[in-house]
Amino acid sequence: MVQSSKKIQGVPEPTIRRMPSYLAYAEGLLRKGQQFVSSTQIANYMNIDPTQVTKDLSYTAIVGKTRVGYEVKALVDVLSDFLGFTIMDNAFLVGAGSLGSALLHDSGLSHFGLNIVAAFDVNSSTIGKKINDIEVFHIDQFRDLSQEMNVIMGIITVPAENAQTVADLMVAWGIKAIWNFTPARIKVPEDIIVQNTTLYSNLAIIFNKLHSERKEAL
Ligand SMILES: NC(=O)c1ccc[n+]([C@@H]2O[C@H](COP(=O)([O-])OP(=O)(O)OC[C@H]3O[C@@H](n4cnc5c(N)ncnc54)[C@H](O)[C@@H]3O)[C@@H](O)[C@H]2O)c1
Repeated sequence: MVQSSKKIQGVPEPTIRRMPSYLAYAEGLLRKGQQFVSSTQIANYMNIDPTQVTKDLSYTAIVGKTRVGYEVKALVDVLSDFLGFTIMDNAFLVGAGSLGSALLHDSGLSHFGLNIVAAFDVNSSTIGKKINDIEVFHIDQFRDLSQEMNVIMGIITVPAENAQTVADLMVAWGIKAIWNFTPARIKVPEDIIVQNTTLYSNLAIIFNKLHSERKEAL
């Protein structure tokens, strides 16, 4: 990931957000046996302007061919490499409850280059169990295991009030990037990458659009 994140420095975030969709689309075409894809085809799929597609892809090493477009196989390889999906990064997950267990079951994460190697909890009924073959340890073992395993990413799925304590622990034991699923806003040193993710803000946007459409229809 270190190598890849260096490569994607300076690329606008909206571009990075679109890249996994470009990749998923190209992978689908590859499975269907399509050899080339034009920026217009990609743009139609994405519902954006073709010039935006060309601009986004110009940040990668892919070069389109006149009239035929991009070679699909090359596009898959270049995008996978660009996004760092070809490099597996090890992660620890803290909080093996409802959401944590769902993430531990998600095989899609490893497809995208994230390998959760251990989970941690404080609940004695969970500790010692395996969820999707991933062992759940007591949080007190975080320190020893982080020194043993080459882990650079931490996933936080504990109740919001415990998020900062967990983040502090992660930073103290060498975690470089934190994926925070709690609604808490954690404070970490500047060199630590934090990504906050919440389904609920997306839901709020859906409701907002839905309700404003309803109002317009009245
Ligand atoms: N981002 C999202 O879209 C989204 C969706 C659902 C839930 N959440 C958030 O995810 C978090 C977990 O939600 P849940 O429904 O899975 O809760 P949960 O109660 O099912 O799971 C929380 C787990 O964390 C463990 N835990 C508590 N303190 C801990 C600590 N200090 N160290 C290690 N483990 C600890 C608990 O024992 C429990 O197993 C909450 O903050 C919730 O708001 C976010």
